[in-house]
Amino acid sequence: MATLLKHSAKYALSGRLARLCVHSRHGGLQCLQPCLLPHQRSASTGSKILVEMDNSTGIAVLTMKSPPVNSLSLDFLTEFSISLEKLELDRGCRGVILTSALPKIFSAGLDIMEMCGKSPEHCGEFWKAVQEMWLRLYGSSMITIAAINGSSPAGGCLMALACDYRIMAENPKYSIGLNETQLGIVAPFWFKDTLVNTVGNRVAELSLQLGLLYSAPDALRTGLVDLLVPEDKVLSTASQTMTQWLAIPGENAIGSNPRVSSSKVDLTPKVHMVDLSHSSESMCSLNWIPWTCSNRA
Ligand SMILES: CCCCC/C=C\CCC/C=C/CC(=O)SCCNC(=O)CCNC(=O)[C@H](O)C(C)(C)COP(=O)(O)OP(=O)(O)OC[C@H]1O[C@@H](n2cnc3c(N)ncnc32)[C@H](O)[C@@H]1OP(=O)(O)O
Repeated sequence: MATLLKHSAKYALSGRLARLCVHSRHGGLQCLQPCLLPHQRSASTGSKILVEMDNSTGIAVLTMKSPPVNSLSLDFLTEFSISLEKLELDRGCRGVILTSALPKIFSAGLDIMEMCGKSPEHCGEFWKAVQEMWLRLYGSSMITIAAINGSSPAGGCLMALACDYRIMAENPKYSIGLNETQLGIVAPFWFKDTLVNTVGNRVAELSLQLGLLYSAPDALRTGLVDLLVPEDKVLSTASQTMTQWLAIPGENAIGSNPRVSSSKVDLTPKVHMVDLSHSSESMCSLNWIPWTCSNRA
């Protein structure tokens, strides 16, 4: 199913991202600087995202590095989606670890400045970029692990929830959750569904109604994260966990391709991007058919 999402997202995205690379004033691909590192490693960095790829393991580390709080601005989201798309297209990449370069913060969620005082056109573009980020991450055919090394409210929590597995620093000062209600805004239903898939109906219901932010230990208790480790072990544990996940036979078990074989799956898009640029009412209308999302990894 992740595959279906991946392909529908890919077809929706590729053209748009390609156009952004050519026309956008938001940075885009031209700011990604590839360079070669020893031991089959390569890295590319934009202004907000660093991608380090280990070609010997097929594991990439995608590090968010946008001070002060890795807020999800349009620029950030565009660079994020482009980085992930490049990894998706790289047949050698099988797993992505998402983490932060900033002390104490994974991501503060949507950039508040993008949501006030902007034109309807800008709001539409921004909201599409939020959807694209989610589609690309949740729908990835790669294994995705969030190495949560700081607080992660709202959209930051959504990013973590969109990954296959969540490892958090066991620092009780760090918090994570979909706290939108506390901000007077309603979490879109696809935020909600992503939370329900992870923690179940009742915990999700309480979390959303009260806008709860969980401390790291409480996040583990509720199942919002899968594992707590000492702060300095978050990344190494994520790498070890990734290695375990990658040892599981994939959809290629009887094929030759290390990633999905497109001839064996139904590529009919089950998720549709909607044009939100002219309608504030449809801000939350990502058409998600839940039964298509039940077979991740
Ligand atoms: C286009 C229109 C779409 C409309 C759609 C409407 C509704 C549907 C969408 C609903 C979904 C929403 C999801 C979201 O993600 S909303 C954003 C929610 N985010 C938060 O509530 C986080 C708020 N921030 C914090 O809790 C803390 O800042 C922190 C991340 C825990 C870090 O704390 P601390 O280390 O103490 O740092 P500061 O608080 O001092 O912040 C430093 C610096 O960063 C700025 N900042 C913080 N968060 C954001 C942010 N989300 N966007 C932009 N900027 C942020 C903060 O203002 C400080 O800046 P200054 O140093 O300049 O003061």
